[in-house]
Amino acid sequence: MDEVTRGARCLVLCPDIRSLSYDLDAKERLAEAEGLALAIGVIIAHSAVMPVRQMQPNTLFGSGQVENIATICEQYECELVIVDGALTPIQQRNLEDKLKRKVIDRTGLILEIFGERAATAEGRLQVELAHLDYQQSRLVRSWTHLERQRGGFGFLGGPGETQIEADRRMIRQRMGRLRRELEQVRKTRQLHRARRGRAPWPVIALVGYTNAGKSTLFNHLTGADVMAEDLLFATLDPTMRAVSLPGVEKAILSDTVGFISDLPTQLVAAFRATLEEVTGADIICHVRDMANPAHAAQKKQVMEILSDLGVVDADSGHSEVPILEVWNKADLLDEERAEELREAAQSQDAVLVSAANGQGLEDLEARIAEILTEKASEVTVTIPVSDGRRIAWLHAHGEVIVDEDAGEGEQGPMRRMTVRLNPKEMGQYTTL
Ligand SMILES: Nc1nc2c(ncn2[C@@H]2O[C@H](COP(=O)(O)OP(=O)(O)OP(=O)(O)O)[C@@H](O)[C@H]2O)c(=O)[nH]1
Ligand SMILES: [Mg+2]
Repeated sequence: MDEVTRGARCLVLCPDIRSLSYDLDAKERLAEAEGLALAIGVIIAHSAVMPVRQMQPNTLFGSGQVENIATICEQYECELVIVDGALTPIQQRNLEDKLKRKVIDRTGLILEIFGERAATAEGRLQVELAHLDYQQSRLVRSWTHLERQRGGFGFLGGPGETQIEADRRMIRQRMGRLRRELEQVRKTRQLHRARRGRAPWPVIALVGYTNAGKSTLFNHLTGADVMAEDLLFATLDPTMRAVSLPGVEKAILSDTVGFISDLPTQLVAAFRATLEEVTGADIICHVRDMANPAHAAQKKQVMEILSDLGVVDADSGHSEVPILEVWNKADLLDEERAEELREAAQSQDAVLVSAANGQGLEDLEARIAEILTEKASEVTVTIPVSDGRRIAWLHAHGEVIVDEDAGEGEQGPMRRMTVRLNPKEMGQYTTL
């Protein structure tokens, strides 16, 4: 796919297809699409919702609408048309032909953004792989499209076909190479994670819909300076920093890629690995933009992705990892609504905060600390080597951080062990 030109004037269209059901209403979807467009640095010359009564296989929109779109493009001098939905390769090509402008769909747009943002080696590999996957499907299908045309002209099996075959082969080879490279990067990362896993520091993962305020919160809590912007997908690669909380000397805070509805399938697969960090966390802070009218639908999306990742059970809604909801952007709410939410938060696993002005953050830190310490704490015990039962029990039930020789005691050679146990295990240990 060619690069989208920064600074290009574009028309953003949000098809509202009657036969589909949407979580967000058309206006909200259009606003999100505009956000995505801004995230690749184009100029939005005009935007509109396009009701589609019946999807047209060749152009998605009806012919009258396509003419209408062409007029709008002229009027607002648009060079690019962004369609916030999925276009088949044929629809994309036909629209480009008819409008005489470049047309991209939602997946293409998100891939462009990810391509620009990915900073780590792994992120870049993942994005390129996703891109090729997308491109490959376009090639395969446009091949049938071309062939039909060629059939019409009687050029069956002409040079075009060989060219496309060659392109496909090249893409396949490149994808194979990328997969191998990714595998290598992942192995290295797993190694790092295993090493970190042995460290006693609990991991706090920030997750949430894109633009919810994860990075702003991250910066506030860590004093770091991660890019936090009013841009969708400002953060792509996970970032980690140490923080200290009341009663928790040190924890690792991890900022992650934001979620979005209809994440292209190619990217769901690609980013799975990055998001897997979340599954290893001790606590998940689900950051929510409570000032966004679509916050409930956004939460639904996030929970779906967490259940795809295996963190949350799809049926029961039960989570392996404790989830604390961070109700953000309190400063944007009117006093009455803020009060209402503050009260509601008390009876739920939620805290109302403003990452922007710091309101509620102390509360948040205390709640995180409470959950972490409730979950597991470190104990150091000295045990005679002869007491194999206790030593084995600790290895089987706790996370052993230190296991070292402690010299001679009254009962012979001793071992000193530092182990993380949750309160229940702690209780079991004392009754051994
Ligand atoms: N008014 C207000 N704005 C906030 C608050 N928290 C974040 N923002 C703004 O919301 C926008 C998005 O914030 P980010 O921290 O970049 O959001 P994010 O969740 O990291 O977004 P992605 O990295 O795109 O997933 C920025 O313009 C922030 O300044 C808040 O509590 N109040
Ligand atoms: Mg961010």
